[in-house]
Parts: sequence; structure tokens; C-alpha cells
Amino acid sequence: MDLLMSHSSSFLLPPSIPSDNNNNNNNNPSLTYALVLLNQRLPRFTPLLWNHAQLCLCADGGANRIYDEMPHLLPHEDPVDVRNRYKPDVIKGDMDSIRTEVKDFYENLGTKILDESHDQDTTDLHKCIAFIRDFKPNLDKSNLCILVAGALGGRFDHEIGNINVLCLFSNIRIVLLSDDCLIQLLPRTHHHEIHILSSVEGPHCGLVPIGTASAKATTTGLQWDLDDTEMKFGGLISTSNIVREEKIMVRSDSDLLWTISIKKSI
Ligand SMILES: Nc1ncnc2c1ncn2[C@@H]1O[C@H](COP(=O)(O)OP(=O)(O)OP(=O)(O)O)[C@@H](O)[C@H]1O
Ligand SMILES: Cc1ncc(C[n+]2csc(CCO)c2C)c(N)n1
Repeated sequence: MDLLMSHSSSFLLPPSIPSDNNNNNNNNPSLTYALVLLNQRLPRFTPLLWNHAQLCLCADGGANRIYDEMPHLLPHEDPVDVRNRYKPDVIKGDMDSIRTEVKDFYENLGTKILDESHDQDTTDLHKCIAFIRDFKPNLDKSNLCILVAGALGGRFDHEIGNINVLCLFSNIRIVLLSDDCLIQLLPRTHHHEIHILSSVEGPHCGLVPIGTASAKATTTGLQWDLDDTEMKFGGLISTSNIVREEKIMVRSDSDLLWTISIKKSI
């Protein structure tokens, strides 16, 4: 078990200026980003995430959110211009939340609308992740990272459904985001180094077992490090921990959720 996976929230930094040998308008040239917008108040830094993304999807009512909220997130720009500029590539879901005027607006701009109302067994986020997974089947997905905006806060059944999507697609990098924090899965198939960007994230963090009754984990770089420590619901889980170093190392015999706070200043 010596495969190493590196993580960095560089999508929370402004995109670097593209150069000739890096046309990938992001700070982490090894990763390609896709963005999924959910039907929850959009995080204030959604325009930043959008600028990093090569592909942008709305899960059903997420389209109402960009239509209604994007102009407010960019108050110094012309609202009509903002609406026309932030055009999703795809709107996918069971289409019971998107308003007709919003659907018509984006359809006229050329957005692909995928109505999957026949499937009432998977969530709209699940449908969107499956679309990205199957998009351009020959494209290498190992460097893909899917950012999910509006995934936390609000209805707990939706939040836990969104976390379940991390487990359903554990071989794809997916980051759930709200205004306050992010969550991602650390699969047990790897050990993990997490580069902390202290200008935009931390210091509050947590490590929580998921998908198994218990996990034994070892960490470095945290105020309360784990040393082959068992974690389980009903026993110890690592909440209200604090990052102490720029690089956090995590090893675990089971999948873990990693969560870290996002600074109010971004
Ligand atoms: N309050 C929320 N908190 C977290 N995620 C949410 C919330 N509301 C919606 N979502 C996410 O946005 C996606 C699209 O939301 P939408 O409201 O269109 O779903 P829905 O299928 O109509 O939900 P439901 O019928 O259960 O109200 C959901 O699949 C979910 O992932
Ligand atoms: C056991 C079970 N519980 C709930 C649902 C309902 N459900 C789950 S996902 C979804 C689509 C939401 O857009 C709906 C309606 C189900 N099918 N099976």
C-alpha cells in the first residue's frame, strides 16, 4: 500500500495566466477540473471555480441558482452580460426543480439539456457525475477533479446523499464545497499528502471514517495526530482538529472523509 495521492485546494486561488505551455487555465497543471452546480445557495467564490473548470454542469435546479445568483456574485458587472457569459455546458437531472424560463434561456444559448425524469433512484448529482465519467470515454480521467458547489448546508438528506456520491465514485477525485468548508474522500487504496494553502483554507479540519464500521489511521501535521488510532461512529472520530503544518500525511486501512474549513476572506 505505497501508492501516494497528493491533494491541494489550488482551485480556491485565482487561475494563473495561461502561458504557451500551460493552456489549462488553472494553478495545478496536472489536474483538469469539471464543475457541478447544485440547487443550493451558490458559494461566494463560484465565479472563481467556474474560471478553473473545463466543463460546467448544473444538476436540475442548480440552473436556477446560476440564473438568479451569479449576477449578485458579480455586482460590478452588467447582470445581462453575466447571465449570458456563465452558460453551463449541460443541465442534467429529473427536471422537477428547474424553472421553465431558465430551461428555455439556457437551451437558447446552446446548453445541452438532459432530462432523466424516468430515473427516480439516483440523485441529480449522481446523474451529473455519471455523465462526466462517461464523457469522452477515451479521455484520461486520472487527472480529473470534479468540484461540486452548493453540496453542504441545508437539507441533511441531500447532504448525506452528496457524501454517498463520493463513495459511489471513489475512483474519481470529487470535492464537495460550501461557503464554509470542503469535503473529499481519501480512498484506502492510497496514502495521502494534503498540501494546506493557509491563505484560503484551515485551520479547522476533520477526519471521519466512511463506508466501514471502523478505521485505523495514522497522521502527521495535525494538532491531534492519530497514531494507528481506531475511529468509529459511537467511539472516537476526529472533529474540531487543527492543521499545524503545511503538509498533512494520512494513512488509513479504510476510506476516510477529509474536511477543512474555508477562510472567510476569499
Ligand atoms: N439543501 C441542499 N443541500 C445540499 N444539496 C442539495 C440541497 N438541495 C439540493 N441539493 C443538491 O442539488 C441537486 C439538485 O437539486 P434539486 O432540488 O433539483 O433536486 P430534487 O431531485 O428536485 O430534490 P428533491 O426532489 O429531493 O427536493 C440534488 O441532487 C442535490 O445533490
Ligand atoms: C429506497 C429509496 N428511497 C428514496 C427514493 C427516492 N429517490 C431517491 S433519488 C430520487 C431522485 C431525486 O432527484 C428519488 C425520488 C428511492 N427511489 N428509493
